[in-house]
Amino acid sequence: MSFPNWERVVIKVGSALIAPNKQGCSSHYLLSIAQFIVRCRANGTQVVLVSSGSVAAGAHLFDEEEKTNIAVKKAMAAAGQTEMMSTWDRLFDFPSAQILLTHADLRDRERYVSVRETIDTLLDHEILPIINENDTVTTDKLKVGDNDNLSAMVASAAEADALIICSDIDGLYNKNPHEHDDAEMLKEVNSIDESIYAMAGGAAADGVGTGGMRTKIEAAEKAISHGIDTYIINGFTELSFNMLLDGKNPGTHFQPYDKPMQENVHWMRHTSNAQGEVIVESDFAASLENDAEQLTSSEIIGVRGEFSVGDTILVRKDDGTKLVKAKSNYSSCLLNFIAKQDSEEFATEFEEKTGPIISEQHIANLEKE
Ligand SMILES: Nc1ncnc2c1ncn2[C@@H]1O[C@H](COP(=O)(O)OP(=O)(O)O)[C@@H](O)[C@H]1O
Ligand SMILES: N[C@@H](CCC(=O)OP(=O)(O)O)C(=O)O
Repeated sequence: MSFPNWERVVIKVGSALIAPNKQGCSSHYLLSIAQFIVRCRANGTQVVLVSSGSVAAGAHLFDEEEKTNIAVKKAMAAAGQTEMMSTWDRLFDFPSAQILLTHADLRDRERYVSVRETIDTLLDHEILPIINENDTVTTDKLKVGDNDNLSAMVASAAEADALIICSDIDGLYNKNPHEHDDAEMLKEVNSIDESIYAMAGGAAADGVGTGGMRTKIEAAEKAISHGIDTYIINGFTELSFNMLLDGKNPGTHFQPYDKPMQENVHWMRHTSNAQGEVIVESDFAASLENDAEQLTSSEIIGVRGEFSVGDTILVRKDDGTKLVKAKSNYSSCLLNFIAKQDSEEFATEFEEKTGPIISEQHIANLEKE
Protein backbone atom coordinates (compact mmCIF):
# COMPACT_ATOMS: atom_id res chain seq x y z
CA MET A 1 0.00 0.00 0.00
CA SER A 2 1.08 3.59 -0.44
CA PHE A 3 0.47 6.97 1.16
CA PRO A 4 -3.12 8.09 0.59
CA ASN A 5 -3.81 10.70 -1.99
CA TRP A 6 -4.46 13.45 0.57
CA GLU A 7 -4.02 17.04 -0.55
CA ARG A 8 -4.36 18.47 2.93
CA VAL A 9 -4.24 16.93 6.42
CA VAL A 10 -4.77 18.30 9.90
CA ILE A 11 -2.65 16.66 12.60
CA LYS A 12 -3.76 17.16 16.20
CA VAL A 13 -1.19 16.53 18.91
CA GLY A 14 -2.28 16.02 22.54
CA SER A 15 -0.61 17.54 25.63
CA ALA A 16 0.97 14.28 26.84
CA LEU A 17 3.11 14.16 23.70
CA ILE A 18 4.43 17.69 24.16
CA ALA A 19 4.91 17.99 27.89
CA PRO A 20 4.93 14.37 29.09
CA ASN A 21 6.33 15.03 32.57
CA LYS A 22 4.75 18.43 33.17
CA GLN A 23 8.31 19.77 33.27
CA GLY A 24 8.19 22.01 30.23
CA CYS A 25 8.27 20.82 26.62
CA SER A 26 10.14 17.80 25.41
CA SER A 27 10.91 16.99 21.80
CA HIS A 28 11.14 13.27 22.67
CA TYR A 29 7.81 12.28 21.06
CA LEU A 30 7.63 15.23 18.70
CA LEU A 31 10.55 14.06 16.55
CA SER A 32 8.61 11.28 14.83
CA ILE A 33 5.58 13.56 14.40
CA ALA A 34 7.81 16.25 12.89
CA GLN A 35 9.37 13.66 10.59
CA PHE A 36 5.89 12.57 9.50
CA ILE A 37 4.98 16.19 8.73
CA VAL A 38 8.17 16.55 6.67
CA ARG A 39 7.38 13.36 4.74
CA CYS A 40 3.78 14.47 4.11
CA ARG A 41 5.01 17.75 2.70
CA ALA A 42 7.58 15.94 0.55
CA ASN A 43 4.69 13.82 -0.81
CA GLY A 44 2.87 17.00 -1.78
CA THR A 45 0.39 16.89 1.12
CA GLN A 46 -0.18 20.19 2.90
CA VAL A 47 -0.18 19.97 6.69
CA VAL A 48 -1.90 22.01 9.39
CA LEU A 49 -0.86 21.27 12.96
CA VAL A 50 -3.22 21.70 15.90
CA SER A 51 -1.05 21.51 18.98
CA SER A 52 -2.16 21.26 22.60
CA GLY A 53 0.28 21.50 25.45
CA SER A 54 0.56 25.16 26.40
CA VAL A 55 -0.95 24.65 29.86
CA ALA A 56 1.09 21.49 30.48
CA ALA A 57 4.26 23.18 29.17
CA GLY A 58 3.84 26.26 31.36
CA ALA A 59 2.85 24.32 34.48
CA HIS A 60 6.38 24.02 35.90
CA LEU A 61 6.66 27.80 36.22
CA PHE A 62 3.90 27.98 38.85
CA ASP A 63 3.38 26.60 42.35
CA GLU A 64 1.39 23.38 42.61
CA GLU A 65 -1.20 24.80 45.01
CA GLU A 66 -2.14 27.73 42.74
CA LYS A 67 -2.68 25.68 39.57
CA THR A 68 -6.42 25.26 40.02
CA ASN A 69 -6.87 29.05 39.89
CA ILE A 70 -8.30 30.06 36.48
CA ALA A 71 -6.10 33.16 36.16
CA VAL A 72 -3.03 31.03 36.89
CA LYS A 73 -4.11 28.45 34.31
CA LYS A 74 -4.35 31.23 31.73
CA ALA A 75 -0.91 32.44 32.74
CA MET A 76 0.38 28.87 32.37
CA ALA A 77 -1.07 28.76 28.87
CA ALA A 78 0.49 32.11 27.94
CA ALA A 79 3.93 31.10 29.21
CA GLY A 80 3.74 27.55 27.86
CA GLN A 81 2.58 28.64 24.40
CA THR A 82 5.89 30.35 23.55
CA GLU A 83 7.84 27.34 24.78
CA MET A 84 5.63 25.00 22.80
CA MET A 85 5.95 27.04 19.61
CA SER A 86 9.71 27.31 19.87
CA THR A 87 9.98 23.54 20.50
CA TRP A 88 8.06 22.81 17.29
CA ASP A 89 9.90 25.50 15.36
CA ARG A 90 13.29 24.00 16.21
CA LEU A 91 12.22 20.71 14.60
CA PHE A 92 11.60 22.19 11.14
CA ASP A 93 13.78 23.83 8.55
CA PHE A 94 10.77 25.66 7.11
CA PRO A 95 8.84 28.49 8.74
CA SER A 96 5.85 27.95 11.00
CA ALA A 97 3.09 30.35 12.03
CA GLN A 98 1.09 30.59 15.23
CA ILE A 99 -2.71 30.90 15.08
CA LEU A 100 -4.60 31.20 18.37
CA LEU A 101 -8.37 30.84 18.13
CA THR A 102 -11.45 30.89 20.32
CA HIS A 103 -14.89 29.60 19.47
CA ALA A 104 -15.97 33.20 18.99
CA ASP A 105 -13.59 33.37 16.00
CA LEU A 106 -15.09 30.29 14.39
CA ARG A 107 -18.80 30.73 15.03
CA ASP A 108 -18.74 34.16 13.39
CA ARG A 109 -18.95 33.44 9.67
CA GLU A 110 -16.81 36.42 8.62
CA ARG A 111 -14.04 35.58 11.07
CA TYR A 112 -14.30 31.87 10.14
CA VAL A 113 -13.80 32.69 6.47
CA SER A 114 -10.90 34.96 7.41
CA VAL A 115 -9.24 32.14 9.39
CA ARG A 116 -9.67 29.85 6.39
CA GLU A 117 -8.10 32.40 4.05
CA THR A 118 -5.13 32.85 6.36
CA ILE A 119 -4.58 29.07 6.56
CA ASP A 120 -4.80 28.83 2.75
CA THR A 121 -2.31 31.65 2.32
CA LEU A 122 0.17 30.18 4.77
CA LEU A 123 -0.04 26.78 3.08
CA ASP A 124 0.37 28.34 -0.36
CA HIS A 125 3.62 29.83 0.96
CA GLU A 126 4.74 26.51 2.44
CA ILE A 127 4.49 27.83 6.00
CA LEU A 128 3.23 25.39 8.62
CA PRO A 129 0.22 26.76 10.54
CA ILE A 130 0.35 25.71 14.21
CA ILE A 131 -3.02 26.25 15.87
CA ASN A 132 -4.10 26.19 19.50
CA GLU A 133 -7.03 27.55 21.45
CA ASN A 134 -6.34 31.04 22.79
CA ASP A 135 -6.69 29.90 26.40
CA THR A 136 -5.49 33.20 27.82
CA VAL A 137 -8.51 35.17 26.59
CA THR A 138 -11.25 32.54 26.67
CA THR A 139 -14.20 32.48 29.02
CA ASP A 140 -16.76 29.67 29.24
CA LYS A 141 -18.92 31.47 26.69
CA LEU A 142 -16.11 31.96 24.18
CA LYS A 143 -14.19 28.73 24.27
CA VAL A 144 -14.27 25.52 22.26
CA GLY A 145 -12.86 23.89 25.40
CA ASP A 146 -10.77 21.12 23.88
CA ASN A 147 -8.44 20.79 20.96
CA ASP A 148 -10.12 17.66 19.58
CA ASN A 149 -13.22 19.62 18.61
CA LEU A 150 -11.04 22.58 17.62
CA SER A 151 -9.04 20.36 15.25
CA ALA A 152 -12.25 19.11 13.58
CA MET A 153 -13.48 22.67 13.12
CA VAL A 154 -10.09 23.61 11.67
CA ALA A 155 -10.11 20.54 9.40
CA SER A 156 -13.53 21.56 8.08
CA ALA A 157 -12.52 25.21 7.66
CA ALA A 158 -9.36 24.13 5.83
CA GLU A 159 -11.29 21.62 3.67
CA ALA A 160 -8.81 18.93 4.75
CA ASP A 161 -8.97 15.36 3.43
CA ALA A 162 -7.87 13.81 6.69
CA LEU A 163 -7.76 14.52 10.41
CA ILE A 164 -5.18 12.60 12.41
CA ILE A 165 -5.63 12.83 16.18
CA CYS A 166 -2.39 11.80 17.91
CA SER A 167 -3.04 10.74 21.48
CA ASP A 168 -1.44 8.79 24.33
CA ILE A 169 -3.41 5.66 23.49
CA ASP A 170 -3.65 3.34 20.46
CA GLY A 171 -7.18 4.32 19.46
CA LEU A 172 -10.78 4.01 20.62
CA TYR A 173 -11.49 0.99 22.82
CA ASN A 174 -14.95 -0.37 23.63
CA LYS A 175 -14.30 0.80 27.22
CA ASN A 176 -11.55 2.76 28.92
CA PRO A 177 -8.51 0.42 28.83
CA HIS A 178 -7.00 2.16 31.86
CA GLU A 179 -9.94 0.87 33.87
CA HIS A 180 -10.82 -2.41 32.12
CA ASP A 181 -8.23 -5.09 31.29
CA ASP A 182 -10.55 -6.75 28.77
CA ALA A 183 -11.10 -3.57 26.70
CA GLU A 184 -10.80 -4.14 22.95
CA MET A 185 -9.75 -1.62 20.36
CA LEU A 186 -11.99 -0.78 17.40
CA LYS A 187 -10.07 -0.62 14.12
CA GLU A 188 -12.88 0.73 11.99
CA VAL A 189 -15.94 2.82 12.90
CA ASN A 190 -18.45 3.12 10.09
CA SER A 191 -20.95 5.37 11.80
CA ILE A 192 -21.10 7.27 15.07
CA ASP A 193 -24.14 6.85 17.27
CA GLU A 194 -24.87 6.74 21.01
CA SER A 195 -23.35 3.26 21.30
CA ILE A 196 -19.98 4.69 20.22
CA TYR A 197 -20.26 7.61 22.65
CA ALA A 198 -21.13 5.13 25.42
CA MET A 199 -17.68 3.54 25.00
CA ALA A 200 -15.85 6.79 25.64
CA GLY A 201 -14.68 7.97 29.01
CA GLY A 202 -13.02 11.23 29.98
CA ALA A 203 -9.32 12.02 30.35
CA ALA A 204 -7.37 10.46 33.21
CA ALA A 205 -7.73 12.57 36.38
CA ASP A 206 -3.95 12.63 36.96
CA GLY A 207 -3.07 13.21 33.28
CA VAL A 208 -2.51 16.37 31.24
CA GLY A 209 -5.22 15.76 28.62
CA THR A 210 -8.64 17.42 28.32
CA GLY A 211 -11.81 15.65 27.25
CA GLY A 212 -10.54 12.09 26.85
CA MET A 213 -12.21 9.95 24.17
CA ARG A 214 -15.58 11.68 24.26
CA THR A 215 -14.22 14.88 22.68
CA LYS A 216 -12.32 12.80 20.12
CA ILE A 217 -15.55 11.12 19.04
CA GLU A 218 -17.27 14.51 18.86
CA ALA A 219 -14.39 15.65 16.68
CA ALA A 220 -14.62 12.53 14.51
CA GLU A 221 -18.36 13.08 14.07
CA LYS A 222 -17.81 16.66 12.96
CA ALA A 223 -15.02 15.65 10.58
CA ILE A 224 -16.60 12.60 8.92
CA SER A 225 -19.82 14.50 8.23
CA HIS A 226 -17.63 16.85 6.22
CA GLY A 227 -16.17 13.91 4.29
CA ILE A 228 -12.87 13.94 6.21
CA ASP A 229 -11.07 10.63 6.90
CA THR A 230 -10.42 10.60 10.64
CA TYR A 231 -7.92 8.60 12.68
CA ILE A 232 -7.15 8.34 16.38
CA ILE A 233 -3.60 7.04 16.71
CA ASN A 234 -0.91 6.54 19.31
CA GLY A 235 1.48 9.47 18.94
CA PHE A 236 4.08 7.93 21.28
CA THR A 237 5.25 5.43 18.67
CA GLU A 238 6.97 6.04 15.36
CA LEU A 239 5.29 2.91 14.00
CA SER A 240 1.95 4.77 13.86
CA PHE A 241 3.39 7.29 11.45
CA ASN A 242 5.24 4.73 9.35
CA MET A 243 1.99 2.80 8.98
CA LEU A 244 0.12 5.92 7.87
CA LEU A 245 2.85 6.62 5.32
CA ASP A 246 2.34 3.06 4.02
CA GLY A 247 -1.39 3.69 3.68
CA LYS A 248 -2.22 1.48 6.68
CA ASN A 249 -4.44 2.22 9.65
CA PRO A 250 -2.41 2.25 12.89
CA GLY A 251 -5.31 3.04 15.23
CA THR A 252 -9.03 3.67 14.89
CA HIS A 253 -10.30 4.88 11.53
CA PHE A 254 -13.63 6.68 11.23
CA GLN A 255 -15.20 6.25 7.82
CA PRO A 256 -16.25 9.59 6.26
CA TYR A 257 -19.81 10.12 4.98
CA ASP A 258 -20.35 9.18 1.34
CA LYS A 259 -22.37 12.34 0.91
CA PRO A 260 -20.70 15.03 3.03
CA MET A 261 -22.67 18.09 4.13
CA GLN A 262 -22.22 21.23 2.10
CA GLU A 263 -19.57 23.48 3.64
CA ASN A 264 -21.89 26.26 4.84
CA VAL A 265 -24.45 23.77 6.21
CA HIS A 266 -21.68 21.91 8.03
CA TRP A 267 -20.44 25.16 9.55
CA MET A 268 -23.94 26.00 10.75
CA ARG A 269 -24.51 22.52 12.18
CA HIS A 270 -21.13 21.92 13.82
CA THR A 271 -19.36 25.23 14.40
CA SER A 272 -21.86 28.05 14.66
CA ASN A 273 -23.75 28.67 17.94
CA ALA A 274 -27.44 29.58 17.95
CA GLN A 275 -27.78 33.09 19.35
CA GLY A 276 -31.51 32.67 19.97
CA GLU A 277 -34.52 30.44 19.41
CA VAL A 278 -37.75 30.62 17.47
CA ILE A 279 -40.52 28.42 18.84
CA VAL A 280 -43.33 26.95 16.73
CA GLU A 281 -46.39 24.88 17.72
CA SER A 282 -45.76 21.22 18.59
CA ASP A 283 -47.90 20.09 15.63
CA PHE A 284 -45.85 22.10 13.10
CA ALA A 285 -45.48 19.59 10.27
CA ALA A 286 -43.57 21.27 7.42
CA SER A 287 -40.06 20.16 6.54
CA LEU A 288 -38.12 23.41 6.71
CA GLU A 289 -35.14 21.80 5.05
CA ASN A 290 -37.17 21.43 1.86
CA ASP A 291 -39.26 24.56 2.17
CA ALA A 292 -37.85 27.17 4.53
CA GLU A 293 -40.59 29.65 3.63
CA GLN A 294 -43.06 27.55 5.62
CA LEU A 295 -41.70 29.35 8.66
CA THR A 296 -43.81 32.49 8.76
CA SER A 297 -44.56 34.78 11.68
CA SER A 298 -48.03 33.22 12.00
CA GLU A 299 -46.32 29.91 12.89
CA ILE A 300 -44.16 31.49 15.58
CA ILE A 301 -45.36 31.31 19.16
CA GLY A 302 -42.22 32.58 20.84
CA VAL A 303 -38.85 34.24 20.24
CA ARG A 304 -36.08 33.68 22.79
CA GLY A 305 -32.78 35.50 23.16
CA GLU A 306 -31.43 38.45 21.27
CA PHE A 307 -30.12 38.04 17.77
CA SER A 308 -29.33 40.22 14.79
CA VAL A 309 -29.87 39.74 11.06
CA GLY A 310 -27.40 37.09 9.87
CA ASP A 311 -27.07 35.36 13.28
CA THR A 312 -27.70 31.63 13.61
CA ILE A 313 -30.96 30.67 15.33
CA LEU A 314 -32.46 27.40 16.45
CA VAL A 315 -36.00 26.65 15.33
CA ARG A 316 -37.66 24.26 17.72
CA LYS A 317 -41.14 23.00 18.51
CA ASP A 318 -42.95 23.92 21.70
CA ASP A 319 -42.40 20.34 22.92
CA GLY A 320 -38.61 20.84 22.67
CA THR A 321 -37.99 18.99 19.37
CA LYS A 322 -35.19 20.67 17.43
CA LEU A 323 -36.09 21.32 13.78
CA VAL A 324 -33.29 23.32 12.16
CA LYS A 325 -30.42 25.67 12.82
CA ALA A 326 -30.61 28.51 10.31
CA LYS A 327 -29.36 31.95 9.47
CA SER A 328 -31.99 34.49 10.49
CA ASN A 329 -32.96 37.16 7.99
CA TYR A 330 -34.68 39.06 10.81
CA SER A 331 -33.51 40.42 14.15
CA SER A 332 -35.14 39.07 17.33
CA CYS A 333 -36.63 42.49 17.90
CA LEU A 334 -38.36 42.60 14.52
CA LEU A 335 -39.50 38.97 14.73
CA ASN A 336 -41.01 39.61 18.16
CA PHE A 337 -42.81 42.60 16.78
CA ILE A 338 -44.38 40.88 13.79
CA ALA A 339 -45.13 37.66 15.66
CA LYS A 340 -47.15 39.67 18.18
CA GLN A 341 -49.32 41.40 15.58
CA ASP A 342 -52.99 40.41 15.79
CA SER A 343 -53.51 41.07 12.13
CA GLU A 344 -52.24 38.13 10.09
CA GLU A 345 -52.65 40.30 7.01
CA PHE A 346 -50.09 42.79 8.34
CA ALA A 347 -47.55 40.07 9.02
CA THR A 348 -48.07 38.39 5.63
CA GLU A 349 -47.70 41.67 3.82
CA PHE A 350 -44.61 42.55 5.85
CA GLU A 351 -42.94 39.25 5.06
CA GLU A 352 -43.85 39.47 1.40
CA LYS A 353 -41.99 42.78 1.24
CA THR A 354 -39.08 41.88 3.51
CA GLY A 355 -38.55 38.25 2.44
CA PRO A 356 -38.58 34.90 4.28
CA ILE A 357 -37.47 34.58 7.92
CA ILE A 358 -34.98 31.86 7.01
CA SER A 359 -33.77 30.66 3.60
CA GLU A 360 -33.15 27.15 2.28
CA GLN A 361 -29.48 27.71 1.43
CA HIS A 362 -28.64 28.51 5.07
CA ILE A 363 -30.26 25.64 6.96
CA ALA A 364 -28.89 22.66 8.86
CA ASN A 365 -31.52 20.03 9.58
CA LEU A 366 -31.59 18.71 13.15
CA GLU A 367 -34.75 16.64 12.97
CA LYS A 368 -32.91 13.33 13.35
CA GLU A 369 -31.33 14.41 16.67
N1 LIG B 1 -12.91 4.02 25.38
C1 LIG B 1 -11.71 4.58 25.52
N2 LIG B 1 -10.70 4.24 24.68
C2 LIG B 1 -9.46 4.80 24.79
N3 LIG B 1 -9.15 5.75 25.72
C3 LIG B 1 -10.11 6.13 26.59
C4 LIG B 1 -11.43 5.57 26.52
N4 LIG B 1 -12.20 6.17 27.47
C5 LIG B 1 -11.40 7.05 28.11
N5 LIG B 1 -10.14 7.05 27.57
C6 LIG B 1 -9.06 7.93 28.06
O1 LIG B 1 -8.79 8.95 27.10
C7 LIG B 1 -7.40 9.27 27.16
C8 LIG B 1 -6.98 10.08 25.95
O2 LIG B 1 -7.57 11.36 25.97
P1 LIG B 1 -6.80 12.64 26.60
O3 LIG B 1 -6.22 12.31 27.93
O4 LIG B 1 -7.71 13.80 26.49
O5 LIG B 1 -5.57 12.73 25.61
P2 LIG B 1 -5.04 13.84 24.58
O6 LIG B 1 -4.13 14.70 25.40
O7 LIG B 1 -4.34 13.03 23.56
O8 LIG B 1 -6.21 14.59 24.03
C9 LIG B 1 -6.78 7.90 27.30
O9 LIG B 1 -5.47 7.94 27.79
C10 LIG B 1 -7.73 7.21 28.31
O10 LIG B 1 -7.35 7.49 29.62
N1 LIG C 1 -5.41 24.47 24.70
C1 LIG C 1 -4.93 23.56 25.70
C2 LIG C 1 -5.17 22.12 25.28
C3 LIG C 1 -6.53 21.60 25.57
C4 LIG C 1 -6.68 20.13 25.12
O1 LIG C 1 -7.67 19.78 24.46
O2 LIG C 1 -5.67 19.30 25.49
P1 LIG C 1 -5.52 17.78 24.94
O3 LIG C 1 -6.67 16.97 25.45
O4 LIG C 1 -4.22 17.32 25.48
O5 LIG C 1 -5.54 17.84 23.46
C5 LIG C 1 -3.43 23.71 25.88
O6 LIG C 1 -2.74 24.11 24.95
O7 LIG C 1 -2.94 23.36 26.96
